[in-house]
Amino acid sequence: MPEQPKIPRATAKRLPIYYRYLTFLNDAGTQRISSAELSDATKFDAATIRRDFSYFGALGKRGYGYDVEALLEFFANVLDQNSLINVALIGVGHLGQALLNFNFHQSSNMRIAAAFDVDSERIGHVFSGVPIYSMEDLQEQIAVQRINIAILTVPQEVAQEITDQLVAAGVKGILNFTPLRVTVPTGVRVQNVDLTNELQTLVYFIQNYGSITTGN
Ligand SMILES: NC(=O)c1ccc[n+]([C@@H]2O[C@H](COP(=O)([O-])OP(=O)(O)OC[C@H]3O[C@@H](n4cnc5c(N)ncnc54)[C@H](O)[C@@H]3O)[C@@H](O)[C@H]2O)c1
Repeated sequence: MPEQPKIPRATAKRLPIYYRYLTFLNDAGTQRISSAELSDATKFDAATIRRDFSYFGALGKRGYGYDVEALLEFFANVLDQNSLINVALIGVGHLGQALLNFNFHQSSNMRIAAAFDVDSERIGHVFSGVPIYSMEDLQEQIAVQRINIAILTVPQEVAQEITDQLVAAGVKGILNFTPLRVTVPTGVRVQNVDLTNELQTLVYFIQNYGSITTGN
């Protein structure tokens, strides 16, 4: 990983969106873009975009805009897009299977390399190209496959126990789909995903502001 400046969390969340759009522009042969055009496409306001980019130094030139290829290469390095990142998934139930089906690899440099469950009916099978291991193999597989990140799709009751096992195995980031707010030691990051929350936020904005975009 290249040396990276410290950036606000909100900026970090926008980086993959910039990256995806720049890839699209580059594939279409576009050579340069202004922050206003980027703003049109991403729905983040131009000032936000300029501020985000400024965290990484002066990437654009006044009156010229941004060089798409240079910007793309820059973000690819920042996001470490040039290396494949192996992710583990714990809990191959309804949600877990949907995520395995989704196959992140087609649209990014991440892939679910190993899935884990306690259900003997599932262990030993390959689902959407991903092998399902027993929880007893967790420690070993995470080490062998150099996995740093895990997706948690187990029942809430076992979420903390599994989190502790993941941390003990060396996992540094957890994408937590369970409703439990799990506790982790410093140095481990948890990102919670709650579709009900997202939907409620959307309903709130629609009810209070009509169709105005929230800008994320
Ligand atoms: N964040 C969201 O928006 C959202 C949406 C749907 C579900 N969820 C949550 O995701 C989780 C999974 O939901 P689901 O509908 O897929 O449930 P599910 O019951 O279909 O699947 C759970 C899976 O976890 C496995 N499991 C149980 N105990 C385990 C353990 N100790 N170690 C490893 N695997 C274990 C089960 O065998 C099963 O395959 C739940 O916590 C649910 O609340 C969140």
